[in-house]
Amino acid sequence: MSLTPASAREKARVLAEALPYIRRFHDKTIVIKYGGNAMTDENLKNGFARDVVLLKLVGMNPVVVHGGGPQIDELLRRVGKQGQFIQGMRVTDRETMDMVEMVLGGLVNKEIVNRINQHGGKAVGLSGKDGAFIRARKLLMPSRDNAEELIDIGQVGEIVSIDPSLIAFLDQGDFIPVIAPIGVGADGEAYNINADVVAGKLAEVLRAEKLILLTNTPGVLDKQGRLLTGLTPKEVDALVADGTLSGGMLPKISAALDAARNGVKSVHIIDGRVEHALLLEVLTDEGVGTLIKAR
Ligand SMILES: Nc1ncnc2c1ncn2[C@@H]1O[C@H](COP(=O)(O)OP(=O)(O)O)[C@@H](O)[C@H]1O
Ligand SMILES: CC(=O)N[C@@H](CCC(=O)OP(=O)(O)O)C(=O)O
Repeated sequence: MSLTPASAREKARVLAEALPYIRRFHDKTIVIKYGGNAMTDENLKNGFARDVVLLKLVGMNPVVVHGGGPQIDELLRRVGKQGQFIQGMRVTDRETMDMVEMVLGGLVNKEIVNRINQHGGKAVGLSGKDGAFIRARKLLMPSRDNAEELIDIGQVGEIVSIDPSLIAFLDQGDFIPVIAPIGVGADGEAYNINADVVAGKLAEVLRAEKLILLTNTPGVLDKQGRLLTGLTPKEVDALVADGTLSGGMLPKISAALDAARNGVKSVHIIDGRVEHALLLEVLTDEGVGTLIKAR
């Protein structure tokens, strides 16, 4: 296929525009949360894998944390169970936990690993049980109506600690870590952790330059459905209080805010259904999605 002079110039311009970003982010850690809702068609999944490989090849350290909520729901449906969420967290009984581990640690994790490898990367899949690098304990969730009341939602975990050494070790060997959001308790029991929470905490612990949360909306939307391009903690509080933010956006926004407050330099919620959303965010002047500010 031959390029017209104008489209050749446009391609060259885009490549040249990437140079300052490649320099700025060289050797920097970029944590990418790949939401289950952004894993839609083959084209997008391959595009994501290619983008991650490209970031690695130009000298950055991408670390992928994936979700898989819709994929877990699908398996639950097949066995006649119905997924239930409270404040964006899955109610996880023992049987559901087994399925969460099968889907996240098995199917979804290995599919992403395989795709990255097919595109020339060296991906390694992990869950928090590997090297016991994500330690967790049972989450008791404060009720939204009465903060004194704690809700038991089963095997859902909160993070106690993350050991960054395993990830650092993989980075140094030019591997791309791909992490399933499962934590391990003091007695070796598995905990289901929201993937946004794992990505946020990991970005903090790794002192990441960027945290990018890829989801299935253009970013955070206001009540009229318009994109909010930047949000301060105060603005987030107001959006939670008036009900503009709900469901899966609640753990996402709180993980994003925590990361921004705890030193992650830029935190973005972007649309993973847009082809090459990741490259647009990291390597171009294009503003995409919602930037979450520390103050
Ligand atoms: N104000 C809002 N702006 C955008 N999305 C919102 C908002 N409030 C709730 N949501 C919901 O949050 C969802 C994203 O969270 P989630 O389903 O957990 O996605 P992911 O699998 O990518 O983590 C959106 O699809 C949307 O339904
Ligand atoms: C406790 C909890 O809710 N865990 C999530 C983990 C997967 C996840 O976060 O997937 P997405 O990013 O695709 O939503 C769940 O069971 O669905």
